[in-house]
Formats: sequence, C-alpha cells, structure tokens
Amino acid sequence: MSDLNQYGIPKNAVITVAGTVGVGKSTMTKALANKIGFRTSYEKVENNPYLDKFYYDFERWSFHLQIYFLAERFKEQKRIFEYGGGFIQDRSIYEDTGIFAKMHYDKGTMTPTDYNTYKHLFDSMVMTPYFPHPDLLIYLEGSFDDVLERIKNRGREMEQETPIEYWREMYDRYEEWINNFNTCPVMRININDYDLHNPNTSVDPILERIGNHIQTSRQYIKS
Ligand SMILES: Nc1ncnc2c1ncn2[C@@H]1O[C@H](COP(=O)(O)OP(=O)(O)O)[C@@H](O)[C@H]1O
Ligand SMILES: Nc1ncnc2c1ncn2[C@H]1C[C@H](O)[C@@H](COP(=O)(O)O)O1
Repeated sequence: MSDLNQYGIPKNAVITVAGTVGVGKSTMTKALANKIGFRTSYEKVENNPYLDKFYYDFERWSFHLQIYFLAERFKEQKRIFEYGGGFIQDRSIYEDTGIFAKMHYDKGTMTPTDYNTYKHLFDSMVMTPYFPHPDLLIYLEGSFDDVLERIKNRGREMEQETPIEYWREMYDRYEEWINNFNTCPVMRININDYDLHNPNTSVDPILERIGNHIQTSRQYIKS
C-alpha cells in the first residue's frame, strides 16, 4: 500500500496552519482534514480558563495564558506523535512565542522575568532535536481589513472589545515573523484565492500544492 495519498501527501504528514487571529485557520484545518481523512488538532478556545480574563487584563494574565497554551500544545504534540502523524493542526506552537509572548513582552504587558521564564521553558521543550517539527506550515495571509471583518463577523465577545490597534500590531508582527521563519517548510496561501464558504469551492488545488511542497522538502532533506 502506498504511503502517499492521491495528492502525493504522505499519510503520516503533520501539517500546521498558521496566521493571525481570524484569518481562517480553523476553517481551513477542518476543510483539509475532512477531504483527506486526517485527524485534527485545534487550539483550546472554549473552556480555556485564562483567555477571557486575559483580554480584560493583559498584565495580570499574559504569563498564565502562555503557560496554559504551551502545555496544551505540547500535549497535542504528544497525541500527534502517538498516532504516528496524519494530522492537520490549527495554529503552530511557534506563533505562541514568535508572536504572542514577544508582543506582550515588547508592549510591557508581560514582565521581563516572566518572559524569560517562558522563553526558557519554550526553548527547552520545543527548540530541541527531540521535538518533531511539522512537514509543512501553511501560512494564511490576507489584507488587514479582510481579517478585521472576519474577527467582527465571528463575534467572539472578548475580541470585539479589544482595540483595533491590538489586531493591527499583531498583523504587522505576523508579516515580519513569517518573512524570517525557517524552522520548517512554509507554503503561503492568500485568503482571496479560495472561498471555503462557497459550496462549489474545491480544496483539491490546495491539497495538490501541499503534496508537491512536502515531497520537494522531503527529497531536499534526504539529499
Ligand atoms: N474562506 C473563507 N471565506 C469567508 N469567510 C471565512 C473563510 N474562512 C473563514 N471564514 C470566517 O472567518 C471567521 C474566522 O475564521 P476562523 O477559521 O475561525 O479563523 P481563525 O481560526 O484563523 O481564527 C469565521 O467567522 C469564519 O467563518
Ligand atoms: N499564545 C497565545 N497568546 C495569547 N492569545 C492567544 C494565543 N494563542 C491564541 N490566542 C488567542 C487569540 C484568539 O483570541 C484565540 C484563538 O485564536 P484563533 O487565531 O482565533 O484561532 O486565542
């Protein structure tokens, strides 16, 4: 039996979907996984004991929230490993430190001591040879106005009450972050190039691109 599916995607692949809040990661994760029968790994938003509190008091809760997300994502990583891959993951672990923790530290809503403690923990858990990196990071990108519109339409209360400047800062940081990211292969998708809310939209072209990307990078690693 071939270990590649019809799109040339290895059945044990781990694909992570990255991008700013509201850009469409969860929607994309679900659509891709449904089509190829992969398992999904979503980030914990509902029943997250810190997320609401965090939005109303960054200083007080930013460290707690980062530790919580780190533990959750690491637990998910273990689950993915135990299944032997075949997963689409909603948001990468790299965004926690590269975007969120750093932004709150830079803005003074996470103390230097807390940031250093978090960073040390993150580096010793994640940035080691023992931590398997994804085969591909799909980066979703679009205009700031489109992203903001999606945040508004989705309507999560705490996000509605957060000032636009917060989303703008995050958006700009994402652009800078992805331009310098090299921990695993990256494939960019512009959100204007597909519409998953249209029932006639097929994800086949995206899956074909993913297959090509992963095979090219696996060959590169082998050679
Ligand atoms: N391709 C798309 N076209 C139109 N709206 C979309 C699309 N993908 C997602 N959305 C909408 O945008 C909002 C945010 O999407 P979501 O997948 O929750 O984003 P994220 O996981 O990146 O925060 C949701 O209301 C969702 O229904
Ligand atoms: N690491 C994080 N720090 C702070 N906030 C975070 C982190 N990871 C996710 N979030 C927030 C942002 C959103 O309000 C929700 C869910 O993210 P989404 O991009 O909508 O999937 O959690």
